[in-house]
Formats: sequence, structure tokens, C-alpha cells
Amino acid sequence: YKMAKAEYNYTVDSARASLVRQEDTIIFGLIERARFPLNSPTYNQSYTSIPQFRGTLLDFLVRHTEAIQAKAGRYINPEENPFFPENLPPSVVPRYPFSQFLHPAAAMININNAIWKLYFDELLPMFVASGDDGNYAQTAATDLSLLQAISRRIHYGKFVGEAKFRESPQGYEPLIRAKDKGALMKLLTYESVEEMVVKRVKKKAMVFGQEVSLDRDVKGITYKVDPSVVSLLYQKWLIPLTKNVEVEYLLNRLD
Ligand SMILES: C=C(O[C@@H]1C=C(C(=O)O)C=C[C@H]1O)C(=O)O
Repeated sequence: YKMAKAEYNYTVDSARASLVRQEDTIIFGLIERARFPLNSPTYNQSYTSIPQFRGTLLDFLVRHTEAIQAKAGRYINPEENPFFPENLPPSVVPRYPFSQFLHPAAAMININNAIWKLYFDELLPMFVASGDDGNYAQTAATDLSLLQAISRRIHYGKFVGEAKFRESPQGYEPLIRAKDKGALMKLLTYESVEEMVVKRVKKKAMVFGQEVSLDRDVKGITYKVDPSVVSLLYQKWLIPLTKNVEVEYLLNRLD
């Protein structure tokens, strides 16, 4: 089996289209996690005493899942960034030649530690109910897929940054050489795009999270995840962090 060289090139438009598609994954991820209450033992080291493992049930699930996914080749794709990159086993599958669109310095950017902390300190309490229903393994699994979706979205800033750079190198180069983070941030910001994102995710949360019934008279709409929490989450965390990744990426773009 011989693999063709992947010639796919990202553009600002195609990168934006991917971010729009990723909204679906994130919103469904929020809905899936919100099926369970907080289930705090999932995150409490004293709940688990797993032989030969130190950490919470979530740590346990994430480390082992990332290891098996690494073997299966997940992290060969530059769109994917592991939460625990230390000691991941190598891929055992043939290496697909993903297009070398990014500058090699992109591989150094991984802000998953910050995303992890943010997720548990700020995000989870915003959209899950308090309580405990014993579904700790299921809770950890939904946390991981949501964390992966959020991480992919934020690190996609690398691709957006590169696409913007290629559209206007003469605009970006002097700011990169001057290491002017503020000016870079300003140049890559499109407020009208951000406003559309925030409005669209709210609408998607309403559409995806409504009870679908065959009866005509729907009594009192309740959503599976609060649409205004979804828009707030984007506005306050996901968009700013994506832009931080864009800036970080661009600062290293000429090295
Ligand atoms: C991702 C982009 O860069 C910035 C970040 C955005 C986002 O995270 O959704 C939207 C607009 C820009 O301010 C973009 O231009 O599409």
C-alpha cells in the first residue's frame, strides 16, 4: 500500500469552514457531558486507588486512551495535540504524509496544560449540574472527547495563523520581526467574524439541544445545554485562546 503525498492546502476560508464544523463537535460534546452531573469522584485521587497508577480516574483514562490513540497514529496529524505528550508510545501504523503546511516551530506549541486547568476550574462548573450518579467512567470519557474537541479548535489557530500569513506576508513580517504581540493580535482579529461565531454557536446550541418531538405542541422549550453558556464559553475562552495560539505561532514563523 503506497500513500500519495497529501497536497491539501489550507486557506483562511477553508480554516474558517473547519472551525464552523468543529463547533458541531464541541456543542455535541457539551451536550454529552451535560448528561451527567459533576461526578466529583472522577477527579478525586482519593476515590481511586488503581494499582500501579497515581492520579485520578480521569488521569487514568486520559493517559491510557492517549497512549492507544498515539499507537494508532492520532498524533501524526498536526491538527492533534496530546494532553500528556511525555512518554507517549510511537505510532505503529504507516505514516500518512500530511501536508507540511505549518512552519516546523508549530510542533512546539501545545497549551493543553492551560486548557486542562481552564476546563476543570472554569468551564465544567458553568454547564454541568452538581451531584453524583456514579457514572464516573462515562463522565471521564465524555470529558476526554470534549477536551480533545476544544483543544483541536484552539490549536487550529496555528493553521489560521499560517493561512493569514500566506495571504499577507508583507503585513505580518515586520510585526513578527518586531515581536509586537499587540499589533499581531490586532492584525489577525476580525471582530465581525467573532460576532458571527458567538451568535451561531448559540443558535446551534438551541437547534442541537432541543427536545425533538412528533407532537405539534411543544410545551416550554428546555435545552440540553444552556445556549447562552455556549456563546459565553466561546466569547470568553475559546476565541481568545485560539487567537493566543495564532500570535504564538506567528511569533515563531520566521525562525
Ligand atoms: C480564527 C480567526 O481569527 C480570529 C479568531 C476567531 C475565532 O476564534 O473564531 C475569529 C476571528 C478572528 O478574530 C479567524 O479570522 O477566523
